Amino acid sequence: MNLAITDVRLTPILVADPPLLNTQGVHQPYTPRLIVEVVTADGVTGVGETYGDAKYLELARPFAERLKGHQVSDLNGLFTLADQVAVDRSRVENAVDVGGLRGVQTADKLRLSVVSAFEVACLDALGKALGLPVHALLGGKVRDAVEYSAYLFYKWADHPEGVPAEKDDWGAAVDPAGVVEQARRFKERYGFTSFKLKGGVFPPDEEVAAVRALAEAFPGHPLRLDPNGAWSVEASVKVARELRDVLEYLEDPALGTPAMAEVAERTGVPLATNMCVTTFAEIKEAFTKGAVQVVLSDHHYWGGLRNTQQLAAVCRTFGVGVSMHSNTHLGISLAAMTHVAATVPNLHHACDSHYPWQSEDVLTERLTFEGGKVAVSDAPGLGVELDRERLAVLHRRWLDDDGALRDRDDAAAMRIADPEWVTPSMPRW
Ligand SMILES: O=C([O-])C(=O)C[C@H](O)[C@@H](O)C(=O)[O-]
Ligand SMILES: [Mg+2]
Repeated sequence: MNLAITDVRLTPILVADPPLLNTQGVHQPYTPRLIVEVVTADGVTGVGETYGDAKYLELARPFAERLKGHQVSDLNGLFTLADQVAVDRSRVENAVDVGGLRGVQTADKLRLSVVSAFEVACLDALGKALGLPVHALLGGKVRDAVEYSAYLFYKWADHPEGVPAEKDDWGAAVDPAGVVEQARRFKERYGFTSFKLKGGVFPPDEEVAAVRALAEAFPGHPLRLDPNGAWSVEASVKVARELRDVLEYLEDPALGTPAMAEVAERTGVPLATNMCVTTFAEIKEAFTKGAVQVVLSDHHYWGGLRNTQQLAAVCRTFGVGVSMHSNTHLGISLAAMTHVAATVPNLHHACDSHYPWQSEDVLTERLTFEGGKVAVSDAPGLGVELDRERLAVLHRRWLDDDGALRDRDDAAAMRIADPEWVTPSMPRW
């Protein structure tokens, strides 16, 4: 068996995204992703996916060049190689990721976000070569299916008039009734039993009313609210107190570890994060101050599936919960998330996934949710197959774009509807 990498293919694509609202603005009609393929000397191909904005491509290209001859089994070596790739300082200085939605931006985090796609692709290739599923390469599954939650968004029915976009069939959701209706459809279509509402869009009172409406419509179901740090400590404390009887957890109500620690201390409501703890370096302060009770790992920016397992072990040591964050992603990443989630014993919360919002994919067969869960594949590798025609179509869209959509910019998308819109300063309320 020859596991040496002989070829690497990088395919940037643009995938359709509905007009989902968040505190920065609204999703653009198409969002960038990067599809990574590694091919071994024996002709086995492994696939991975990650964020596709220019700064990730800039790193992925020189990194891919260093991979020729690298063994797909040498996963640790990927990190050593990544350290040799220079990061353009202007990409990380004083920067926050996606206007702050994904926490700090550092050179290491940028590298990890790129390496993660290659780690997944190497695991996929290795699994196919050995006839083993990825979860087996990670030590074996402890569950046969992974539970996901419905990821509810305030949304418009359509992207602004005149903007080229794909139509979606979800309709608008801009008030409590719309949110409840969206949740019903999520439940009907996918069987989800827990619900997360992306907040930070309307004043906190309106979002409290939406969560209350969800609690009435779905009594006893776990509920979460995530304003992406848009609230002051006082606003966060007020919301936490008002919703304490129905929330499973409140996600990133306020920005930064000290503010989160104060909200946690004053309310006792569990706080989750994918913003104040997004790197290993941030763990110590946040855990010792009691700022977070659940860390939402995103295997892309934590540096892959094995780093996610390490994060889970650290969380277990400190009695902190762990679950998974998600951003616009396709089936390759959902498969990767499902494999690693299947191996984490201390995963006690349904994971986030944007996948239901993505009507397009690069797989021959979409992954499905049954009863809110994705079955853990026992097929070799990730258990997914790339649809080359679809990949080519979505790549063509990326090639044809004039650059306006190659970097995600939710504020720019909002300005099309509201020319006065500027990225709100935080805390917004
Ligand atoms: O849980 C989260 O904070 C996210 O998923 C961040 C994302 O960027 C989300 O807000 C989005 O895509 O609008
Ligand atoms: Mg979040």
